[in-house]
Amino acid sequence: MTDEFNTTVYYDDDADSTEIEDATVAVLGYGSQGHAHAQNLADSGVDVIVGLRESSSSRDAARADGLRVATPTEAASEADVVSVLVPDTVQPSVYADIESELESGDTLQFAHGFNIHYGQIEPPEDVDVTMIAPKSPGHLVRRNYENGEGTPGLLAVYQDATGDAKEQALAYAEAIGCTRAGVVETTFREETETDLFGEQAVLCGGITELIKVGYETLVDAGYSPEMAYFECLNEMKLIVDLMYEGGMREMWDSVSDTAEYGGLTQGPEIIDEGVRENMEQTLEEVQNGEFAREWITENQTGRPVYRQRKQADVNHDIEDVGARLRDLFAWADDEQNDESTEKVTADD
Ligand SMILES: NC(=O)C1=CN([C@@H]2O[C@H](COP(=O)(O)OP(=O)(O)OC[C@H]3O[C@@H](n4cnc5c(N)ncnc54)[C@H](OP(=O)(O)O)[C@@H]3O)[C@@H](O)[C@H]2O)C=CC1
Ligand SMILES: CC[C@](O)(C(C)=O)C(=O)O
Ligand SMILES: [Mg+2]
Ligand SMILES: [Mg+2]
Repeated sequence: MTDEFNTTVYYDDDADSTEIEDATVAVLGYGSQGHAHAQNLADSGVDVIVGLRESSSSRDAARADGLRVATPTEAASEADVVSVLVPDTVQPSVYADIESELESGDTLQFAHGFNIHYGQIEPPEDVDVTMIAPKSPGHLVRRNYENGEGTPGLLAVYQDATGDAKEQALAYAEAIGCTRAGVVETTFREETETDLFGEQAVLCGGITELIKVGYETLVDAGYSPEMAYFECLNEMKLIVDLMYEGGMREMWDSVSDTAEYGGLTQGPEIIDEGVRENMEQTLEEVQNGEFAREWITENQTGRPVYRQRKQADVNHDIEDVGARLRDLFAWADDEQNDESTEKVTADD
């Protein structure tokens, strides 16, 4: 369906499940996205084989979930569709192992365009190369599916060797639950660049810095860490929930007019033109490949910056305060109550 913005959004009715029902899908990796795609595909009646290295700690989990497990090479050899759901940095070496197993007319399927867009994987011309990228962490892709709900996703076709790539990708999207919510068509380039920018500047990098700096400002001024935690982190979810449901308008309608006035006047003072320029710089480094080169080199040299930054982030005071408070309060579910307040390392 094409709406007034000329965006094509596909729903269940647009997908033809027969496009995938006779296929065997190899899901390489059983992490955040892999476990969700594999189980959703299997529950939708698709023949799934999970590809994991012999030493993989995920093998037991996949088997416990009732799935067949083989090595990536064996799985790819049996499959018509190979869904590459190991970490982006690992994909080129896993691909090198499975490339010879790809037959003419097979499909190479991704959930993010990094390795295709930045030329780290160059598939043969006679296979379809598609992407179904859920716009969500993998655990919610599974949870939503089980609850009968959907997860919005993006569809892109990089290479259509069979003439049927888009139809099969739509059937894959339906089988993992994305067309229940809506699937938007895009390109590998657009998905890769917007996804990297979004997670760096707003969703993961931007929000954690905003929370930490807000928390530190209050604590440094003598307020209690508990107050600072509630104000800057806990309530963030509740405010974002309102925006998720009804946009900024619904959030502004729900908060006090004092909050509205203060937010509308102080927000642009804090997220100022300097921040906009920083965001533009971040986007440029994504677009010109500088970030991709940096991340590839970081992995080739043992991730020194990653380890140091993650260690500092997960051991920030706000993490201890939050773990203690989530233990104490009634809204916390059992999973949250189980969490440890011990210091963790960057490898956790
Ligand atoms: N995380 C998310 O929610 C999202 C991810 N994506 C994309 O999905 C793809 C998968 O990401 P994500 O789910 O986060 O990945 P994960 O980090 O969760 O993948 C972990 C899985 O990959 C396996 N693995 C790790 N290293 C290797 C290796 N060297 N060889 C073979 N298998 C290995 C692990 O098994 P083992 O036990 O062997 O280590 C494990 O099963 C990426 O392209 C990502 O950008 C897209 C949207 C959201
Ligand atoms: C926001 C991070 C993400 O892009 C995602 C869950 O969509 C990722 O790469 O994990
Ligand atoms: Mg991403
Ligand atoms: Mg994303």
